[in-house]
Amino acid sequence: MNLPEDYQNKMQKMLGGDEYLQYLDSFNYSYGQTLRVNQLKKEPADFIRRFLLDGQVSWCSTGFYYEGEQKLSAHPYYYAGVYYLQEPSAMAPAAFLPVEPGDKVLDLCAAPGGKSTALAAKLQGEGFLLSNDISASRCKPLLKNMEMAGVKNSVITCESPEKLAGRFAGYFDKILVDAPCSGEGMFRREPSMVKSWSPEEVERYAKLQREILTSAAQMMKPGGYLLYSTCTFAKEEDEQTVEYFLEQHRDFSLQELPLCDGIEEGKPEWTIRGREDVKNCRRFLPHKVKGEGHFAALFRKADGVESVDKQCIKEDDISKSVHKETKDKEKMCKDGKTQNTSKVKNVKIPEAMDEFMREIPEWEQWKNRIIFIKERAFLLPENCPDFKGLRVVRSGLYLGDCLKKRFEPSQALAMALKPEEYKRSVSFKAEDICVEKYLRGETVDIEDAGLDGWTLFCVDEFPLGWGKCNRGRLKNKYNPNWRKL
Ligand SMILES: C[S@@+](CC[C@H](N)C(=O)[O-])C[C@H]1O[C@@H](n2cnc3c(N)ncnc32)[C@H](O)[C@@H]1O
Repeated sequence: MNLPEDYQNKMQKMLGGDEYLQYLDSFNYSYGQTLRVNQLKKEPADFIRRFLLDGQVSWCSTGFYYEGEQKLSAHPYYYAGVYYLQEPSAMAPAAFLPVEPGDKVLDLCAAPGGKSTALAAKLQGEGFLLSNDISASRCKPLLKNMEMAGVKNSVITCESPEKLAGRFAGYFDKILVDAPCSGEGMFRREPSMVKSWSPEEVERYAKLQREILTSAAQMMKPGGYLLYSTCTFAKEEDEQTVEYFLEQHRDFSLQELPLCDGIEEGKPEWTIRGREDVKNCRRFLPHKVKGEGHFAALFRKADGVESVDKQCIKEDDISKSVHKETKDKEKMCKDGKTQNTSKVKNVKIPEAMDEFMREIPEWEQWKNRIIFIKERAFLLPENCPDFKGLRVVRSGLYLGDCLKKRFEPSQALAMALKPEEYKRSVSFKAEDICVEKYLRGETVDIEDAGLDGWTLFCVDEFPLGWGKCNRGRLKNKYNPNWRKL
């Protein structure tokens, strides 16, 4: 690995001679593949039995090392959103943020969604998750990952943190800032990141992180928790950004994070004023843990007078509110802006949609949270705030399209359902050729000629998407953009 000279000198000074050699040696080995089981779909215990996993990631109860030959990104379970492939240290921030079902959660720098999918799993469908990223192009994989994971209660925006702060003052119970950074901790896995490193970039990121954290603090409820993380070793972006934040925000204090299996405390000597409390932060170094480089700090905002929640709109108002949403992900502008489309129509559920949705047990409870953007129907999260004037990529769960006299259910709806939640489903074993054919977009022959109409196609009882059955043949309705090539 060709590391920049300035970087080498800096790391040598920070770590000391012996440890620096251990760090360099870490470029010669890897810990294998890792995945995080999606608890919206499966309990880890069942999953471990099915796959021979090689041990738990000690700081994340749903994370596992895996040493098998099988390529996990090609397995049908991957397409079913049963797990997310994630580097072990990157599992820590969402694991460390104490999210409870029912919380209002913000993931401010969310794309491509590694941590948002984990936060959504912790919410278990209760509460509200706002996943935001400033980059329109990166919001595309974010949307896909959230849909694959079967998340029902999230809104995705493509906004600047300052703009969100202007709208959501004191609103969120829990906030994650997984900040843009110089990426030193990823040099082993993504050597291309080495090329863009420079001392100036480290300074630039430190400044940006402080700005983002300032906006995050404005959106924090009293008594709420804010988790800050980076994948860099740079003290300017880690301990010193934490130090700056604490000096600017006296109502926030650092909380102690778990210390296990090689994770290290933050270093007071790497702050400008020798702050002892940064010991509560955690450093992940690749020569000490089975993972890449990461840094995490958990802040708590002091209890105080609860700010008035002006953002919440009454359920009755939802149908009247104007939501802006990209018509579809392809319609995002190349310059990073999202195109906003039409106004929400008054909610009158078309008969064809009602007939289809009546098969889903929760439909009656969902009915008063439906919005339409042109022909597209969405289920808003409960107590969803108003996003008027913001660039919304996705408002809740995309249910499907109301076309002339028919309803076409969406891929996202299939991913959010359990097979027992829809009256017609077929399930094949992961090894069955029908699964491969389905994922490639082909028609599939099914034995049950009695099934006619929309059918949920599943692998081992995990939905993969829709098909339309007619006399023993299942016409493929899998999202063409998701097909296995
Ligand atoms: C480390 S990545 C986030 C990874 C993500 N949390 C995950 O786990 O998949 C940092 C993200 O911050 C976004 N970003 C950069 N500048 C930003 C800003 N000013 N506000 C919000 N997000 C920003 C980048 O587009 C990038 O997606």
